[in-house]
Amino acid sequence: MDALWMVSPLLLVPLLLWTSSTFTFYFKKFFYVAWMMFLALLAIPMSVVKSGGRDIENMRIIRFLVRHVKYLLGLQIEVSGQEHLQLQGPYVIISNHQSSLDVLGMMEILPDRCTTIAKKELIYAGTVGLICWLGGIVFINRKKTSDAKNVMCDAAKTMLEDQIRLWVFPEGTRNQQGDLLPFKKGAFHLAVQAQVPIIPVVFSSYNSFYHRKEKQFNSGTIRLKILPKIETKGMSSDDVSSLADKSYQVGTSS
Ligand SMILES: CCCCCCCCCCCCCC(=O)SCCNC(=O)CCNC(=O)[C@H](O)C(C)(C)COP(=O)(O)OP(=O)(O)OC[C@H]1O[C@@H](n2cnc3c(N)ncnc32)[C@H](O)[C@@H]1OP(=O)(O)O
Ligand SMILES: CCCCCCCC/C=C\CCCCCCCC(=O)OC[C@@H](O)COP(=O)(O)O
Repeated sequence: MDALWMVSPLLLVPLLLWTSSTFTFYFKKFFYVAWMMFLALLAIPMSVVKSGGRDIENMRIIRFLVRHVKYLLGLQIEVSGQEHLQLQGPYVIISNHQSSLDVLGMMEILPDRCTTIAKKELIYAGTVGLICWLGGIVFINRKKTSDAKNVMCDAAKTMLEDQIRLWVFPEGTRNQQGDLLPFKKGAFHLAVQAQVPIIPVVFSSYNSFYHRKEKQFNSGTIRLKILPKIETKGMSSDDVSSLADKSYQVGTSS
């Protein structure tokens, strides 16, 4: 009996841990990374069997495997403006970039034959890096701007040759302040060089459920707003700055 009295408070420890929001914060973050690594591990052989190597069609496998992850983190995703993605042929999607959780919203609406531009360091992220490569993700070296620009110029040609859509985060880095950082120009050069429309997508702020400083990761809703296309037909490199400014205005007012 005495032993039972000793043990029962100990049993409370895991219970307290479960209810502690700090524990939940770290647990969800760890779980997210571990689960994505595991999903990537599943996606690698599936992609190799389906396509034999690096192929944009592998994004379908990634999209399929990632779509349930929101439920495991207690998140809901609400999408508006889905009709704006119903365009034939290639286009450039631009969106704000808050954290690695953006991948969940991205996979919720990712059109067929669409991949993304990412910093080259991501290729070293274990199984996730390998599946990004297999999914045709275009890697750029942000420290060597001229290399990055060349890679993006090549991507403009590939978009047309292979009928590919590209998702670019024009802020070029993550930003959780709920506003938009100044846009870099790569996404707009890309769209103008390929003469394809830009479709802006706005992710709602994660501040309603996620606070890094306060160590809070609660349940919540991510709202994705897909906006009408911005045409680039007939534009040249001289128009890129005004196109970037216009897209920035559209993003901040939505
Ligand atoms: C199951 C497991 C699932 C796994 C999950 C899978 C999903 C993974 C999701 C991963 C998500 C990962 C997400 C991520 O990793 S986000 C990070 C990586 N992505 C980006 O950085 C994209 C956006 N970056 C850019 O656009 C930058 O502009 C680059 C990098 C290109 C240069 O940046 P820079 O810092 O230098 O600044 P600048 O833009 O002011 O440009 C400077 C000058 O160059 C001119 N210029 C620029 N570009 C071009 C061009 N193309 N042709 C001709 N000229 C060009 C430009 O006009 C300007 O000149 P001027 O106008 O002042 O005279
Ligand atoms: C053995 C290596 C272990 C590495 C572990 C890290 C693996 C990450 C695993 C799962 C996360 C899920 C999807 C990853 C996609 C995240 C892409 C991302 O958000 O990259 C940051 C980049 O946009 C901007 O970077 P900076 O804010 O400029 O810096």
